[in-house]
Formats: sequence, structure tokens, C-alpha cells
Amino acid sequence: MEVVVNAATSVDGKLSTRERRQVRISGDADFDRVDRLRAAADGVLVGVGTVLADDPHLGVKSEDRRVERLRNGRSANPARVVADSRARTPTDATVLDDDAATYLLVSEAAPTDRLDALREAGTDVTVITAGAERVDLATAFARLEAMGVDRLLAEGGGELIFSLFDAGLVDELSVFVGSIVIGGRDAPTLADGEGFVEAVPALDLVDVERVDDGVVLQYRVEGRP
Ligand SMILES: NC(=O)C1=CN([C@@H]2O[C@H](COP(=O)(O)OP(=O)(O)OC[C@H]3O[C@@H](n4cnc5c(N)ncnc54)[C@H](O)[C@@H]3O)[C@@H](O)[C@H]2O)C=CC1
Ligand SMILES: Nc1nc(O)c(N)c(N[C@@H]2O[C@H](COP(=O)(O)O)[C@@H](O)[C@H]2O)n1
Repeated sequence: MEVVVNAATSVDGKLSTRERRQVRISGDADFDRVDRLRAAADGVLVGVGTVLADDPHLGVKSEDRRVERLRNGRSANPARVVADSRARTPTDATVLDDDAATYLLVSEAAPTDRLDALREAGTDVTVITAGAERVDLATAFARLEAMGVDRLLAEGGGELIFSLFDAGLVDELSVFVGSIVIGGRDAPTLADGEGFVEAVPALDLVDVERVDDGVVLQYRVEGRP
């Protein structure tokens, strides 16, 4: 499976405010670039922190792109994939609507009654259990791949992106750096988690492009084909 991480940060590397309130960092052209990435993906992944903070839809916004996907024998939208160790996704979350399939990646610690409620709340919900207390992303991704998810776009947030790098699962990273400063020691950054100390992942910078009033930085992860 090819795993592409994309996010938008302020110049000081923040994904949103210290209150974890969504900030419009991208401009129209960058949102359109993200829409192209979604349209090329089989699944769009976020952590449950992002679901709780933003209630995202994660679908393809352009009708032309949805039509093109259908023409190619794909679903109109990629599947929504949520890493949600304890099944905290609200039953009225937009990612459970009937616009696309939804995969909930949970751990064995997820309460059964929550899983039943979530299966009932959505029209096309598949639960994948991997890991004891926290989602084991490598195992969960192998199951997703067996279900036809060959290209996964991970949009965040910072806890999830750190874990993806920590597990050595990232092939490509693109970051839109918008011309704003958000600040705040508790504001989420591109990669949070415990942080790396010794084995710091190295990236190959493959492209830099000015978009809107910011820049898009494109990287391959060193050691990945
Ligand atoms: N500017 C941007 O491009 C984006 C910004 N955001 C922002 O990021 C913030 C949310 O980020 P975070 O709080 O860091 O939450 P997150 O979205 O990274 O979710 C973290 C949660 O995912 C679950 N999880 C399950 N398995 C995991 C694993 N193996 N590793 C890590 N987490 C795992 C855990 O419950 C954990 O608390 C929001 O403020 C949102 O607005 C989110 C996505 C993109
Ligand atoms: N690429 C990008 N730029 C920004 O400025 C952002 N705030 C985000 N946020 C991400 O987009 C999700 C919203 O998706 P929908 O529009 O609801 O489909 C949000 O949850 C973040 O993942 N991204």
C-alpha cells in the first residue's frame, strides 16, 4: 500500500490552534490540490482527534472528479478511514454518512457497545480490530490493503502522523505551509506523539511550489522505494 501524508501548517508548524479549533490555512488552490489527492486515493485517513475537533467529511468536493471516478469503475468518493482505538467517533459524525464507505480502525480495548452503536449509525461501516490498547497501524493497513485500499491519503492530525512515521509507514509527505503564525506550545504540530530522539526519519525534498500565498513542499521518505 502507498501511504501519502498531506497536511497544512502555519510557518511555525502548527496544524490548528491550542484549542484544537480548525484553521483555514490552505487557500482555494491548495484545497483543490488536496481534492485531487483525495480523488486519486482509495481511502482518506484521519485520527479520531480530527473527527472530534473538525467533524470532517473527507469526500471529493469536485463533481467532475467524482464522475471521473465512477467512470473508472470506482466509488464516487474514497473510503473514510478513522484510527479510533476506543471507538470514540460520535454516532452522528459526518464520516458515517452514506456518501462513502467507512473503515473504523479500533483496538481490542474498544467497548463492544460503542462498536455496535457505530455499526448501526452508519450505512457502510466496517470495523477493523488491530492492537491491544492502541491501533496497530501496520496490521490494520495490511487488512485494508486486502480489502482493496492500495493508495491511502492520511490528512492528520499530529498524533496520527507521528505514529505513521514511527511505524515506518509513510511513502510521501506533502505540506502546504501557509503564511500565518498560530503559535502556542499546546497547539498540534505536524508530528506530535512522543517525538523522535535517535532514529529521526530523513526525507528527500522532491519539489517546492508556490501555491496561494504559501508553499507546497513535497517529500519522499528516505529508504522507501
Ligand atoms: N491543518 C491540517 O492539515 C489538519 C489539521 N488537523 C487538526 O489536528 C487536530 C487533531 O489532531 P490530534 O489531536 O493530534 O488528533 P489525531 O487526529 O491525530 O487523532 C489522534 C487520536 O487517534 C487515535 N489513534 C488510534 N490509533 C493511533 C495510533 N496508532 N497513533 C496515534 N493515534 C491513534 C487516538 O485516539 C489518538 O488520540 C485538530 O485540531 C485538527 O483541526 C487535522 C488534520 C489536518
Ligand atoms: N489541507 C488542509 N488545509 C487546511 O487549511 C485545513 N484546515 C485542512 N484540514 C483538514 O481537512 C479536513 C476537512 O475536510 P472536509 O472539508 O470536511 O472534507 C479537516 O478535518 C482536516 O483533516 N486541510
